[in-house]
Amino acid sequence: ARYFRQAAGIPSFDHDFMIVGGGNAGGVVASRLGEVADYNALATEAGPSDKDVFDIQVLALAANIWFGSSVDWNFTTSPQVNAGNQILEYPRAKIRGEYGKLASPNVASLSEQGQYDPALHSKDGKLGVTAPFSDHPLNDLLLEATNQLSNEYPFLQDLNGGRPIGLGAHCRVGQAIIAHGSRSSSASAYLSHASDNVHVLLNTSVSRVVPTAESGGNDFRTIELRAGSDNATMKLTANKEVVVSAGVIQTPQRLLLSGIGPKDELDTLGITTFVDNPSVGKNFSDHVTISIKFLTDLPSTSFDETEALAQWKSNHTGRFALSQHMPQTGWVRFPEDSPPFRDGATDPTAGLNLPHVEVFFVGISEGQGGNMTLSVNIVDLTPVPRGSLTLATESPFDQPIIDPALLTSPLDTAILLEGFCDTPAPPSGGSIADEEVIRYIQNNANSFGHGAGTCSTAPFEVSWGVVDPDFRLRDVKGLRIVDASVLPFVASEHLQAPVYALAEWASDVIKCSHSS
Ligand SMILES: Cc1cc2nc3c(=O)[nH]c(=O)nc-3n(C[C@H](O)[C@H](O)[C@H](O)COP(=O)(O)OP(=O)(O)OC[C@H]3O[C@@H](n4cnc5c(N)ncnc54)[C@H](O)[C@@H]3O)c2cc1C
Repeated sequence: ARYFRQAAGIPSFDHDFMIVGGGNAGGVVASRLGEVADYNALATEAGPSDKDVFDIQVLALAANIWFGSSVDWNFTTSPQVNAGNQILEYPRAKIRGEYGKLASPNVASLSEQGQYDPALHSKDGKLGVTAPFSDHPLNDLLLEATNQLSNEYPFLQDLNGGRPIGLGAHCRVGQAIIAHGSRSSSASAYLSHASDNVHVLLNTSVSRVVPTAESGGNDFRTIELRAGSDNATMKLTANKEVVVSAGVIQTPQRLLLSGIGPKDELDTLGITTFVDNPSVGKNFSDHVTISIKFLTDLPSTSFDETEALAQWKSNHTGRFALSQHMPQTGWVRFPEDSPPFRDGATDPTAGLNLPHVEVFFVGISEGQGGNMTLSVNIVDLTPVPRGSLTLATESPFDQPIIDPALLTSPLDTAILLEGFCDTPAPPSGGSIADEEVIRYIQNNANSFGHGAGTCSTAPFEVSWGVVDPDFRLRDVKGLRIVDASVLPFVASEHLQAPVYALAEWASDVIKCSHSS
């Protein structure tokens, strides 16, 4: 691909496709469309190149580029009324590529001997997937937990074997999107290898999509962006289509700013409605989590970070080639008669092979008395609530109102409580009353950063939903959406893999619809 830091540098704007956002999905779509030699594609990304941000390449430095940094949008939620009225940070990447580094189920796998098993998985994909290993005493202890608690936490050899339930308590099953010690992403694995008919315009934010002047009606192949040192407004029209891949927050925000959304909401802000679609910005679904810390009686395993960074710089190996996370995760399915379902609540999982909660070993740090502290996230993987995304103002520069509606269903609290009670590392000092745990959940619940659904796909034959199964925006011509916002609900896993899959699928659909 060819990169431009200013619109003025682009030789011509005669592009067949214009992609808004160069993140997880946008990077895939732009590079896949570029595989057709006859096409030109322009991807516009509000953030910088990942190559300009050292910390994004080093997995262990990931915390430096999250909320509060210049490559995060630094959004916050509206007060979460059922979660202690907290106003929560809602990190979103603002950079070519994306944040995530953990490969969720369905990405890759290794056999019991730590060898790649070709019978189960392909090895020809673009992304690098690695089983990061660190020789750590917790690895063996967690493996021992799968013996002692074999009902709740059977040993899970293969995260991608079709039934992700159990504890992968060894490096064999912890999979991360890492290639040769560096983060692998849609930027490094897709865009960087795209041919020169793909142009990537960095540091440039698209304000909205607008009707294409010469066509009239609901033809939305034109994007409006701010470019140049005076931030002047510029309009560019794609010959074939615009694909919006600005993510779960900005995609619905850009549609609403463009007059595509619920008319009553747009009227309130004085925005002219082009397409009255009540589903835009609704149906927001995200994993809800609580974080707990355990002080262990194991000595701290902290290491010399300066040395580790020097090693990474020299050959991309060592502790800085791993994320701060432990390589294990636990995926737990509760029995049918467990407390959350005793009063008749319907099981929210999509099938019997799916877990209700994830037990995510976030990391280890030095705690009291030089001993190791283990941080664990309990994640509700099938949240019932549906939140919303609405405009606060008509300005493209203001953040919208982000309401993931955490814990607005009692079932979510019950599932987190059950997950807490089932944790393989119970709190020391005796049991804690359920009421106390519930209070903790309600005051400390947080989003897990896996938002989806704000521009949900719906079948062709229904009148609700934002896009049809071919990713086309309803009642509009020339505009598709391809990103996490089109997932009808958040999947029971980390979201990168589903987003890569849908972006690959969408790229084929788009190519097919334009092939003669
Ligand atoms: C902190 C954090 C950690 C995560 N960790 C993991 C993980 O370990 N494993 C995992 O599987 N998933 C993880 N996820 C989830 C995963 O990263 C997201 O679900 C996924 O990246 C969503 O992809 P997307 O294409 O929808 O959006 P994004 O990847 O967010 O891409 C949207 C892009 O559009 C750009 N953009 C937005 N508005 C505009 C505009 N107006 N003009 C131009 N460009 C614009 C943004 O800057 C961004 O680059 C994590 C998410 C977060 C927030």
